[in-house]
Amino acid sequence: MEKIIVQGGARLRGRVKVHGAKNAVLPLIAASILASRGNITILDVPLLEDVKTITQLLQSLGIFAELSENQVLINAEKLSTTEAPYELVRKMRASVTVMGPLLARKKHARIPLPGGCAIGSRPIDLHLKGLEALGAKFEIGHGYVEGHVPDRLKGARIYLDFPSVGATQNIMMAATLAKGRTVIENAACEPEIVDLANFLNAMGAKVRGAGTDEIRIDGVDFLRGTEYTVIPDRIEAGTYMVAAAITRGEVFVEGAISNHLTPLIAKLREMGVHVLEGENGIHVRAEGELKPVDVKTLPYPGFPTDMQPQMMALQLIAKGTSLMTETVFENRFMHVEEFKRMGGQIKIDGRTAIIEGGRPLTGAQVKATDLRAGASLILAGLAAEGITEVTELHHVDRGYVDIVGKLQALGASIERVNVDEGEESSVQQHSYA
Ligand SMILES: CC(=O)N[C@H]1[C@@H](OP(=O)(O)OP(=O)(O)OC[C@H]2O[C@@H](n3ccc(=O)[nH]c3=O)[C@H](O)[C@@H]2O)O[C@H](CO)[C@@H](O)[C@@H]1O
Ligand SMILES: C=C(OP(=O)(O)O)C(=O)O
Repeated sequence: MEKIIVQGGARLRGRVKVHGAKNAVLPLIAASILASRGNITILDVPLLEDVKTITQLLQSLGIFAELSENQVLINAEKLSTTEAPYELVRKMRASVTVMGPLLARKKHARIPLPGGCAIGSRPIDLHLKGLEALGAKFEIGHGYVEGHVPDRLKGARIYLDFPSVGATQNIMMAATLAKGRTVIENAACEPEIVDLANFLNAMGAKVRGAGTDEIRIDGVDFLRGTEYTVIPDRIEAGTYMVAAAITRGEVFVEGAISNHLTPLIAKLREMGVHVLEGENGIHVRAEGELKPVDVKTLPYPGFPTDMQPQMMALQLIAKGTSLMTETVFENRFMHVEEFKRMGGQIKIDGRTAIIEGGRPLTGAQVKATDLRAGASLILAGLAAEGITEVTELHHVDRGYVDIVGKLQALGASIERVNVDEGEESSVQQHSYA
């Protein structure tokens, strides 16, 4: 078993570069299924577990997909099947976004029901409702959802009861090859939606309005290969911004796009953190006491739910009472119990956590319950007295490339060890010395 060991106390200094966004590259790889002609090259791809999984998923469909360094090369001219394997879909919920492209391209798809995860049941009813509006028919049974298209998908006006990111992506992708115009109302507005629309248009699609709550897609007959660079990961960037603030350090987050992070920047400033937005990144500096702050997660452009656990770690060190309200997922407070093991004073009232911040955090053995919870425990460990050990690292590896190396480079006393192989941690030896 591997664990991350953190000795708290170091003030982070230096610069860290963020890479391509997990939540942008996954739909881009799924969308590649739509290209019946030519090669697709996607650049600045993060070598994350989820990226490896979705690449394997395309390979299992008979598509040529090769992940090397920070790029993926895909040729989807041939597909041998339209059924996704259970063992891959089980590992990654985002697999459901191959549904729309398969229905549009091959009029059939059979996908294992993605199931929920730590943060909620995560149903796909909005995906299916939207795809049905385009003419797909679904049957659910034996743990699978099977869709087929009797004729050709036809454009429709679709209203999403909730601005679901995944449902918006699945419907948008399917609509690119439908006959006529599709309008998605109450669409998700995330930067990852805009990135997907730009990618689809580079393949010859006609998508307009991405980034607003109304997206119009005029269907075309085929899509072709292209070369495309993914947008930087705003959640990875935000995680390192909080790392700088929680250690009272000074860090330049290279590649971060500040207008993708407006609510986080506003909240950090409200706490007294200095944030400088530059052309090539964001400079974060914190010193002295931080002020408590109330945060509510919302669909974009609101405060991102994927930054909720990391922000809660920062609220824990701000003297006074802070509130964190999670409105997007129904069960995204699993990290609270782990924070309590570190001395965090937190009470949960429905969808709101009441954080009594400012008491010293103490290092403890804690476990990641989802990928952002794992990151937040590492952040708390950076500010805690003593040693924190974080396990269940497969969660962290889904969303962060070399988080230990990047934090070490900023001066953190942190290591990743494999206890099964009896690896020793110099962090612990150093701290006990
Ligand atoms: C791979 C990826 O991009 N993941 C992101 C994506 O997840 P994902 O696309 O799964 O998130 P959604 O925006 O769809 O989910 C938001 C809420 O809508 C609900 N819902 C969703 C679909 C549906 O058919 N029915 C339904 O009820 C979900 O249960 C959840 O409560 O957006 C989330 C919200 O920004 C982020 O936290 C995830 O990091
Ligand atoms: C919830 C997240 O991702 P996923 O939807 O892949 O679980 C996340 O990136 O925080």
